[in-house]
Amino acid sequence: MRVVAQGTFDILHPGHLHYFREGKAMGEELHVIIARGSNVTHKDQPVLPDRQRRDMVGALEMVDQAHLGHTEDIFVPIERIDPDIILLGHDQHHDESDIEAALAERGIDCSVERASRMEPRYNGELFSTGQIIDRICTERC
Ligand SMILES: Cc1cc2nc3c(=O)[nH]c(=O)nc-3n(C[C@H](O)[C@H](O)[C@H](O)COP(=O)(O)O)c2cc1C
Ligand SMILES: Nc1ncnc2c1ncn2[C@@H]1O[C@H](COP(=O)(O)OP(=O)(O)OP(=O)(O)O)[C@@H](O)[C@H]1O
Repeated sequence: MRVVAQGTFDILHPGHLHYFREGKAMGEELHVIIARGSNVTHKDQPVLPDRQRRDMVGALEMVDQAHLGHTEDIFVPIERIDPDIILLGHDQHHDESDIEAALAERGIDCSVERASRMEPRYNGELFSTGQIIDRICTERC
């Protein structure tokens, strides 16, 4: 089974590791698609360049391959990877049924599932790139 996870992954944190571990446990191969900075429009643009984010995710032991996302069509990397499961992040804005419909239209046989959320375990632990950046600005700038 080949599983795909996707996201921005600007500054890595334990929530990302939880998402990747869950994806890897669902199959044998975990592929991660790194969103292009130009496509991150629903929140602040990533601080780090696309390739740096790809290289950091690709170095993790549970990730078999990290791929730069396509700039225009998010289904191009999916067609190339040909996964059995697309694992959406717990808070990703994408709708399961919209993705399933787009996959069916393209003849891609793949299920869409939703990952669980990991809660912070101790005081001060942060599971959000945006919140890490905010803390840096508050405490260091
Ligand atoms: C199945 C799937 C494939 C995706 N492929 C790409 C892609 O090729 N290029 C890209 O820039 N974003 C892609 N995305 C979108 C991002 O991964 C992501 O949802 C968004 O841009 C970043 O915000 P988020 O990490 O808060 O979800 C894909 C999303 C999904 C669900
Ligand atoms: N605490 C968490 N538990 C499980 N998955 C998480 C957690 N935090 C983030 N993820 C998942 O990691 C993926 C990538 O997250 P992304 O880098 O886009 O944003 P983020 O880390 O949530 O930060 P921000 O708050 O800035 O959006 C998303 O699919 C998200 O659901």
